[in-house]
Amino acid sequence: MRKIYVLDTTLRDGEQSPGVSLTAQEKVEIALQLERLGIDRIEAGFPITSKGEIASIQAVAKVIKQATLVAFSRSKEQDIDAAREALKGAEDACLHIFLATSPIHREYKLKMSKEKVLDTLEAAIQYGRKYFSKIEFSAEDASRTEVEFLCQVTERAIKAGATIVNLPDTVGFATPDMFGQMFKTIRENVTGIERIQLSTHCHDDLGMATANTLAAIANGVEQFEGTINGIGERAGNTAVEEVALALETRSDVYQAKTSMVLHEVYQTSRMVSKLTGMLVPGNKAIVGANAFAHESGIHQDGMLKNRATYEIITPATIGVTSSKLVLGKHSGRHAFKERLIDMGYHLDEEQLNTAFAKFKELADRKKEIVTEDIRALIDERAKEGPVPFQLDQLHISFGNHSIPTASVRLLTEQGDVMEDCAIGGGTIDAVYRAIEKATGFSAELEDYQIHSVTQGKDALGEVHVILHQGDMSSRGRGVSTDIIEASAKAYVEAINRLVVRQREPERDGNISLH
Ligand SMILES: CC(=O)SCCNC(=O)CCNC(=O)[C@H](O)C(C)(C)COP(=O)(O)OP(=O)(O)OC[C@H]1O[C@@H](n2cnc3c(N)ncnc32)[C@H](O)[C@@H]1OP(=O)(O)O
Ligand SMILES: CC(C)C(=O)C(=O)O
Repeated sequence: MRKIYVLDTTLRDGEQSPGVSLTAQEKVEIALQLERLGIDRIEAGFPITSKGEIASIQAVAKVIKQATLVAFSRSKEQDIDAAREALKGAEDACLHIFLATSPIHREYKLKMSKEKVLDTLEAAIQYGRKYFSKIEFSAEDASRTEVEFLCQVTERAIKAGATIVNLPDTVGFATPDMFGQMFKTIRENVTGIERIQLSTHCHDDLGMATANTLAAIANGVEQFEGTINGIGERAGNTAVEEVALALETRSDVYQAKTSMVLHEVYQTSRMVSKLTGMLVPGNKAIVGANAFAHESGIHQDGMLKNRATYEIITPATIGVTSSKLVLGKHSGRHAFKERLIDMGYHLDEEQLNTAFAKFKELADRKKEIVTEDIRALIDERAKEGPVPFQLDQLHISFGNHSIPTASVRLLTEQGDVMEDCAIGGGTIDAVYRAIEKATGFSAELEDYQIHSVTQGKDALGEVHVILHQGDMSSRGRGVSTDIIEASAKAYVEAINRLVVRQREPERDGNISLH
């Protein structure tokens, strides 16, 4: 397997993400994690940016022992001097000089002719070589540069003393075929190419950064550059973790590998997200929250039978404990049953079918069903059976300038319909009054408690009530994604218990709480 070097530029190009600015301490923390991740070269910053940037790189230089520390620099002596200052304490240092080479950058940004570009990069590299044995030269906007000129640029950089030549796709314009071909041409036409390492650095403007990086690797580059989670200027850089895992998973195609400690990938991603404030989208490859989560019944069934049906990487590879079978609207019986067994429930086929139907009903109203939701569902199901009253329909009307009104429709054991409506001091008061009128049963509400079973706006609400009537009292519990419905269910359940006790006083006793 060919070794591919990784230059991580989270602390430089990653920090160029709009709104991101890392303190020295944060840079140190991330750099140490990058070292644990087995990154070969850590680009810690762009020293000429500010005094604070130099101090941050110096702080990183003090702690980094294994990786090569890289500092970025324009083709200017003042930038190189700032880089010298920043890297003076580094165990192993590399100066990274860049200059744009494409027609548009030459004409409008740099206002330099081709000759001037060649002379400028040569002078800068020669100046850098006085202080650094390792020099990377980047031809900014290489993918939009005339390929013959890019050959001249690369050759001049090698002659001047560069040890790595990086050809970036600065604005994410390249396509994989075109980009691969560019490296092939460079390898075949540049004198002295065997003396240096070729590198690539891609941006994700068209979502092709990883594909372009892999095309470059397939065409012989020895180093790729990227950032953790793909953060960076505009749409970001190549995500280091994506390329590393692509090489690992498709070694049959690329025959190349990084030295990255892959089980540190997830931890690194979390840290970078936390410290930069750049959230990782749920569907992000490798490190997104859904990368190892399965919600669809057919996929879950496949996973339970053989995980390779729907996973090409094991979560443990990147340091995630396990895959997740998320229960939701699209889930099927296999996954539901598996979760019940994990929770210690053993239902027969009929019970499972009833519980599954309830689960689907809930899933229509709630995005993700968690263990506590299922427990609430099963406990609810356990108390089903013929009851004196069953809540069938509930309507409420509420406005901050109107009187709360509720109407309810209940079904009796015999199938009779009992309907009524009421107003109240609040919505729940109105609902409870309507239930009392419909059932003809009135009791004193001694206690009312509500809490959320799970987290989030769509969480199940659980209501507990205690009712008193004469010397009898009873409890009721109701669960629903809607707290008014949960409240009504709890009230009806408590009334049912009172009714049953009144019918069978000798069995239930008069004053016990259930
Ligand atoms: C592809 C990349 O990611 S490039 C890196 C981008 N990152 C950053 O720019 C972040 C840090 N930058 C900064 O703090 C500032 O831009 C500094 C300190 C570098 C320069 O600031 P200023 O001196 O105020 O210049 P400003 O940023 O406005 O303009 C850039 C100048 O550098 C020149 N320049 C751009 N690239 C290079 C280069 N590789 N080599 C030499 N000169 C360059 C531009 O032509 C322009 O020169 P001009 O002033 O003669 O027109
Ligand atoms: C100059 C290189 C390294 C770069 O940051 C880019 O092209 O985006």
